[in-house]
Amino acid sequence: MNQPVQPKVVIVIFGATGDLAKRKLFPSIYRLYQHGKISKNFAVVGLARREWTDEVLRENVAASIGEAVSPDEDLEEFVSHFFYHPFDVTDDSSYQGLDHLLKNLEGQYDTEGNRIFYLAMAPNFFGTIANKLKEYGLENSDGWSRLVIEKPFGHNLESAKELNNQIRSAFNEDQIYRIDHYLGKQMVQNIEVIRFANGIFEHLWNNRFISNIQITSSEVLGVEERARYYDNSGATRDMVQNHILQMVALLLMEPPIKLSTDEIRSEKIKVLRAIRPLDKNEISNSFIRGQYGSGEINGEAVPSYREEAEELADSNTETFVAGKLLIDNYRWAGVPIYIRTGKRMTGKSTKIVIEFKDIPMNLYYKKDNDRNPNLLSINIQPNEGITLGLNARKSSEGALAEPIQLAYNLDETSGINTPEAYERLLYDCMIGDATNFTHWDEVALSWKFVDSILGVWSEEKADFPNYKSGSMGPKAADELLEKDGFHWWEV
Ligand SMILES: NC(=O)C1=CN([C@@H]2O[C@H](COP(=O)(O)OP(=O)(O)OC[C@H]3O[C@@H](n4cnc5c(N)ncnc54)[C@H](OP(=O)(O)O)[C@@H]3O)[C@@H](O)[C@H]2O)C=CC1
Ligand SMILES: O=C1O[C@H](COP(=O)(O)O)[C@@H](O)[C@H](O)[C@H]1O
Repeated sequence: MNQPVQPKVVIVIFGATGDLAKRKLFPSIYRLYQHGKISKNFAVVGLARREWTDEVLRENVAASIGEAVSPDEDLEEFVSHFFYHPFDVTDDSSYQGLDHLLKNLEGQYDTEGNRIFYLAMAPNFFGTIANKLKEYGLENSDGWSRLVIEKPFGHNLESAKELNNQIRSAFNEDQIYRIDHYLGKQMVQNIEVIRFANGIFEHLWNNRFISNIQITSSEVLGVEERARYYDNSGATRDMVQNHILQMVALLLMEPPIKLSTDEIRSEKIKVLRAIRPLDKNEISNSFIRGQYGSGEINGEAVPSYREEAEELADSNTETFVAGKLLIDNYRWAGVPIYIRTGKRMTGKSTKIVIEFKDIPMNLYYKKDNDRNPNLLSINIQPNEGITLGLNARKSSEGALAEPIQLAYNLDETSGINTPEAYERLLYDCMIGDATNFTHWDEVALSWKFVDSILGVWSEEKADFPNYKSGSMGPKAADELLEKDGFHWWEV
């Protein structure tokens, strides 16, 4: 087997004392190290205001990766690559000290001046940090330097543009890696492979053979500790603007002429441009918002959204959204793309179901309305894999067809939102592959569409709560498909 490229790099984490660093970034760097995807020539610099020392950071790093370590592994060597630097991103003197530290580490670890600046901090700091990095010449090293930006990228199109302008005045587009962690998921990356490596799917991948596509991302958790962020965001900004529209783009794009970052992005952008804009009336008919009330999940009583925190008592924020998208291009004209996502639903699952059109007359159905259309399910999580729903005769008695499934499950016990996605994305960033990061044009087009819906909703207070915790959302989300003669497939 070929040895993976082992980049030499200093990774600078802004917000190293925070939740994301602890839960995702440290474990991911460790896995890269374990898997031989990072050379010994690396260092990680953790920045935040807290008065930690190198030792405290190293203890935290070791604690965060606890379970991933096998007993015979030497964690000491790994954590010795981590350095802490107390830092206030709003204070100019911090940046001067950082330059000095980076130069020392570059000498010590021979990292050839390659730098990743990972902004694991509240988004209101992104612009300031990018500009200060430029002002103090920190992005101008002997090697390459790249900026990784977490979500949310803006609150709407206008603020996203403003943020983008700030960042672009310091970094070029090809130095900017906007994270969408869904693009690091194994089965999201597999969408292209399933489509473009299989004639039996790609030849049928159009409005002649597909009746509708459904994308569901349901969560059991509520807002947990993130009430302040979430209430200012809602399900549409939190999940649709980024993860769901990215999956839509990958599912519907034309085959790129080659598998390069630019060609793939260019095809994704065309899909986002082809989403039919909706007027106020159409939005009311084809987008449903919801907010969870109290209910029961796994036998336990759970409170309503408005009861989760004091500041949510009168909230009009949607914790659920379902909608119908229409794509105005030759391949997809007339095929509804249904999306839905929400918190406190029945189960945790992200699944794409492609429903194929029926044959003109099925000799094997019991009754006229007893349809078992062929379904291709792409199971993003959990149980990553694909299933293909066909009809066959199961027993030798009778001539009727019954639904059967061909299933392929990836042997990945990764669970949900695990470091694997971040591990892949960090590695891609280190090797300079931006394919699985979002380009500004994709961000802008997604905001434009989402803004049109949120604009209409902001004019009217909703009648919330309108779905029970532990359910699959408001009834209106089911009616949305029923009007078209479809129903949501189980996820
Ligand atoms: N947590 C998660 O699972 C996810 C997070 N994200 C995004 O990642 C980013 C970080 O989130 P998260 O880790 O949860 O946030 P936290 O609030 O847990 O961490 C924020 C970090 O910023 C540091 N900080 C705050 N102010 C300053 C300052 N003036 N100067 C230097 N450091 C500062 C804090 O450290 P200190 O107080 O010591 O200064 C802390 O390390 C956000 O953009 C979030 O939206 C995205 C997806 C998932
Ligand atoms: O970006 C986000 O995603 C998570 C869901 O991610 P998953 O990998 O667990 O499916 C969501 O809970 C969170 O609100 C949102 O900010």
